[in-house]
Amino acid sequence: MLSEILKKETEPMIEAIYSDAFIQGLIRGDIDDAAVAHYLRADSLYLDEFAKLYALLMSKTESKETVRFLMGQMAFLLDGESEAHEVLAHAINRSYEDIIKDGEWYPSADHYIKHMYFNAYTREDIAYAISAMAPCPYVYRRVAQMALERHTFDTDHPYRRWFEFYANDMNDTIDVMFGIMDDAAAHMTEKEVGILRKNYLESTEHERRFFNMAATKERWKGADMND
Ligand SMILES: Cc1ncc(CO)c(N)n1
Repeated sequence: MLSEILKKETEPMIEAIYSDAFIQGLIRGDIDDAAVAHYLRADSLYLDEFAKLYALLMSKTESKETVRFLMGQMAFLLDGESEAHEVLAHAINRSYEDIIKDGEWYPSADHYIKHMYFNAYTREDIAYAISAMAPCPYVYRRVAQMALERHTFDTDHPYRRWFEFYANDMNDTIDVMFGIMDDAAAHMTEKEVGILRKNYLESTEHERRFFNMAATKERWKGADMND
């Protein structure tokens, strides 16, 4: 099955994400507060766009079951995931609303978001957009599993609940997204399946760039673009 192949193929990429500065900083608990704030500013906007992508895909599918899934995911995004963000805001002792009020699509986030929109707008079958969106929950669950398997977090560890959230709350999303991809791949040509695979691999790389964007507090370089 395509999703099983992709899980195996991306495992080394996820190990690299796990070993990069942002996740290691969360595990040690000594990550730079400004990097966490940068991540939250970018991620709050990213999740807003993820919710809009679900709405876009809802308008493109004939399947009532898929519409139901997409609606549920929008609700989860708009309410549920903020718990993970609140953990990070609390850890750096700042109000979440205050942190995210002046966010923007920093370069790596911008590229990732547009990769998903490109597939949603230019492809009829929603499986193409889903293949670009599926690494989002999968990478986070896998990174969180690795951290919880390899480390014992004290109850008062500032980021323990962030890892626990992503290790436990992504299963339904992942199962449905992989189901949509695998069902579509079963009726596609080799070339079309290759596009699903490339979308998925690129988004896994986008996940790595997104964390590194936060760790480096990446901004647009144009002089008049940071005012
Ligand atoms: C960039 C990004 N990828 C994945 C997740 C998990 O939902 C997230 N919150 N942000």
